[in-house]
Amino acid sequence: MNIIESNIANLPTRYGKFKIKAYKDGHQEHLAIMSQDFENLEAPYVRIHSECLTGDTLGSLKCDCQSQLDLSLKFIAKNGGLVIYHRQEGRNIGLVNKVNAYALQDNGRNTIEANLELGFAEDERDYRVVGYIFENLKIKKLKLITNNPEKLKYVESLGVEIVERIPAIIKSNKYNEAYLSTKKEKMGHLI
Ligand SMILES: Nc1nc2c(ncn2[C@@H]2O[C@H](COP(=O)(O)OP(=O)(O)OP(=O)(O)O)[C@@H](O)[C@H]2O)c(=O)[nH]1
Ligand SMILES: [Zn+2]
Repeated sequence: MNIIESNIANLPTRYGKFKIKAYKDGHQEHLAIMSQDFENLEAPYVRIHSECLTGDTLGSLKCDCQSQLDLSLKFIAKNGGLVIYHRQEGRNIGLVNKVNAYALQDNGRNTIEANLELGFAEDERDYRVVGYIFENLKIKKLKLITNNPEKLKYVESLGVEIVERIPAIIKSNKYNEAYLSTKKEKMGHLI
């Protein structure tokens, strides 16, 4: 992989003080957001957050992304660890396609059906840059915050030890009930 790395910089936030490092992989740029004590942790808490502009930035109620990001940043600020902001918008189909998928969902499709109808797999994400970041930050053991079995499988495939899995469960609302039940029933998420 041909990755361009930034230096490490301080980022004070409303959650607490973090250190950040950016990684550029082709046209995608990702961010490692570390707690102050990150370097001293043997098995840090880690959250791999998948970018969702509509959720993370606009507070969309169609998904659980903003609540999960909020929960993760609070948790990592308090307990130590790393949030990787993995910029593969819309499970890596990009924003234009995700909005087209939302338009199909307005007409009754679920998230999987909408992706398939647009000619994509149900999930197009690829986590290789996450593996690169783990190696770069010397992570050999971690506690993973996720409900997604694909993320667990990927981390295991790297030979990184998952000491513990911490669920990231968010209370549903009337707009994201179907999205969350598709994740649980059809995508095997541990919700
Ligand atoms: N294609 C598509 N992507 C979506 C849709 N809703 C949310 N996303 C994207 O899905 C990603 C979030 O992934 P999810 O599979 O919901 O959950 P996850 O983060 O992998 O799983 P957890 O670690 O358990 O939270 C973000 O990149 C969102 O932009 C949708 O309807 N269609
Ligand atoms: Zn979202």
